[in-house]
Amino acid sequence: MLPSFYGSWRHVFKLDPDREIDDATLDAVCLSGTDAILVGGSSGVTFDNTVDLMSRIRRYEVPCAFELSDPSCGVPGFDGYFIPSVLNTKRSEWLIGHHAEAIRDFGHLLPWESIVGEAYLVLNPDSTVARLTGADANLAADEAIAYAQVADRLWRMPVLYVEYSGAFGDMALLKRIKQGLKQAHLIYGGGIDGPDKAAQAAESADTVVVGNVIYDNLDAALATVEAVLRPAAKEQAHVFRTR
Ligand SMILES: CC(C)=CCC/C(C)=C/CC/C(C)=C/CC/C(C)=C/CC/C(C)=C/CC/C(C)=C/CC/C(C)=C/COP(=O)(O)OP(=O)(O)O
Ligand SMILES: O=P(O)(O)OC[C@@H](O)CO
Ligand SMILES: [Mg+2]
Repeated sequence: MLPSFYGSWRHVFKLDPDREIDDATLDAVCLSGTDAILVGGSSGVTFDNTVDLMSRIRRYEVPCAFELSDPSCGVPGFDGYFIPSVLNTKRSEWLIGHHAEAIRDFGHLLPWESIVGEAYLVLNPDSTVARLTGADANLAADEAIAYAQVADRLWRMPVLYVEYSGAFGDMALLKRIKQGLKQAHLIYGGGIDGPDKAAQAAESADTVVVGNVIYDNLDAALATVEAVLRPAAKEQAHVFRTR
């Protein structure tokens, strides 16, 4: 199998083209040591605001991928593209319908080598993405695990994204989902508001995504990088403090 552009990413910041970010904040995020910037949002993403944000991020060396939520926003120039399909939606257009239409209309133009399908398991019923896609987010643990295994074992999707956008998720469930995967790369996002939650998510997820806290508390957001990438450093600091 070819190496993926995202396989080594442990920590990622997600920036929303629909939200303002000043130059100083963007500078801190892009120079934070994170593995990558993921551009995406579930509403208000346009071709123009995506180009704007991408060209600002491109001043830095950090890898930058785009998570598409609207087929009309196919902006070239990213290192990679994630295409979400919502596993637990009741509306099939968010699982496969929009995708088939987009591929019918311009599949011949797409840079397939840098496009990755992403199975989305939406677990916060109050999130924008749950409302937008009509996701049945109130799942029992065994149902959530079964959805994950359909994506991983049956469909062999390369990426499973456990999405709690806006709320910190059930880490015991995340661990059980991880244990039940055969091959998919596990991404976790939702409600990480500082280093402790980031470290907890990183115990099970291959990649931890930090989003909204960037806009609410930049210092807390920046502290998540170290917590995920260098958890040993935190433990050592604790040992020194307790000596
Ligand atoms: C020429 C060129 C380079 C083109 C590249 C473009 C490309 C790769 C096209 C591929 C064609 C294709 C197959 C397109 C698929 C069509 C598509 C976009 C389908 C819909 C995807 C989908 C299920 C969207 C639903 C929303 C969703 C899952 C969004 C993901 C991001 C997300 C959840 C962000 C969090 O949202 P946020 O707004 O931050 O939430 P909060 O309010 O809670 O914070
Ligand atoms: O914004 P937060 O709650 O950190 O969630 C991150 C990401 O999973 C959103 O798609
Ligand atoms: Mg958001």
